[in-house]
Amino acid sequence: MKIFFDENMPFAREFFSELGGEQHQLVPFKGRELTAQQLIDADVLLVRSITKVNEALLADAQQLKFVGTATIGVDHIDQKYLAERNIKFSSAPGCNAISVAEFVISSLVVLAERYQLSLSDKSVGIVGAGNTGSRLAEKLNAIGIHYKLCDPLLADAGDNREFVSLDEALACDIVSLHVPLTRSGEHPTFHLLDEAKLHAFNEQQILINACRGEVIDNQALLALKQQGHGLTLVMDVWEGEPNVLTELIPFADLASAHIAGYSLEGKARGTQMLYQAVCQMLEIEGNKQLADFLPKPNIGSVKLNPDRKRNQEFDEILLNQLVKMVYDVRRDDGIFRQQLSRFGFDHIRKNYPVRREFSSLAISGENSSLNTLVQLGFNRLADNA
Ligand SMILES: NC(=O)C1=CN([C@@H]2O[C@H](COP(=O)(O)OP(=O)(O)OC[C@H]3O[C@@H](n4cnc5c(N)ncnc54)[C@H](O)[C@@H]3O)[C@@H](O)[C@H]2O)C=CC1
Ligand SMILES: O=C(O)C(=O)[C@H](O)COP(=O)(O)O
Repeated sequence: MKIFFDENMPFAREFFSELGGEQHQLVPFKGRELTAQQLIDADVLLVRSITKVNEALLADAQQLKFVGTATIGVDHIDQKYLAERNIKFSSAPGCNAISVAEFVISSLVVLAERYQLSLSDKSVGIVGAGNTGSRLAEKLNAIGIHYKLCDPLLADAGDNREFVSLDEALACDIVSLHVPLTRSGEHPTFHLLDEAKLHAFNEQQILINACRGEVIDNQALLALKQQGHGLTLVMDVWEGEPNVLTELIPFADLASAHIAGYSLEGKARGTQMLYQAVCQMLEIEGNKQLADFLPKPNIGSVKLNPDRKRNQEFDEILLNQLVKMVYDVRRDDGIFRQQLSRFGFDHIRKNYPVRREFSSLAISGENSSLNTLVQLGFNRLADNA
């Protein structure tokens, strides 16, 4: 088989070079440069979000049996066309949900420190309560931050969690967007935050977009900020990537190059999920595990000292220290501001430094915050380790 894979897909060679005892030809490609001509003899195509998979790309790929995207979002795939051609399709739902949730937690920790906010008295409106929204809700719950969920589709489908209207979610102190990009249906998300919705934000609110740039009307957001509105912005995704509205960047408190989902674990899980899907298509057993390939983190474990006061409230300073030890979002903000004009959006993403998830750090010690930190996602160091 000839397997084409995006060069920005970690562990693709480890997972795909040998399947069911057979060697396969692996062809890496650059996500934005793939042509229909290259795919003439492709059997399997594995993409990331920057490759538009449609009739124009696949018309000549007559032996193509499988298309996979190692991403959560599927707005770059013409699934109807794939179904018409009887080409199997698989995405990687949930692969980087923890990574996105940890991006949001790191952003909140950094903003709390920068503006001397106490997170425990803030409310978070989570718009979109699927994989990423739910992981974020779990983490907020762990550290005692109140949240409200807005997801009319899940509410209609009978999900028994409590849901609020979009306006109620948008009225929370912090608003975090976790919807797919959709342009049709009953609840389209293209420009969900349009000029009117943006004007309804007050000066103290924080708005986080780590889903798709087009969910916010970026021109309207720029106009609002140019009028001097104090809304605090965390922008990981931008309308029209890779060509972002650069005038908006100085108005963002934290700005990054669509990397919220780029933990090593998150990206690698995407590859692993496609490996499982290809094995299923070939009716062979997929027994390679991610744990076989993931490297050890730089810092493996930390021992917490006993806290001075017993039964105190959850320690926000300790949270700040541990979260930033594993992932400090200011690193990505710095890279974005320094490198965007020199190297471009895609270069930053392609050369993303290794980032690990909270679970890569094992913690121990007689500290009253230990259980909360474990619920947040840190690993508990086994007693005999
Ligand atoms: N910045 C990044 O690196 C990443 C961005 N994403 C983006 O985040 C999106 C969400 O990811 P997941 O949570 O994993 O997807 P998901 O499909 O598990 O959940 C999305 C949820 O949004 C809900 N939804 C759809 N339209 C809505 C609307 N108008 N209002 C409120 N809720 C609505 C859906 O019912 C669904 O429950 C992805 O589609 C992708 O575009 C995902 C991963 C990484
Ligand atoms: O999974 C998604 O959806 C995302 O937004 C990914 O983080 C996109 O990463 P790339 O496929 O653009 O590398």
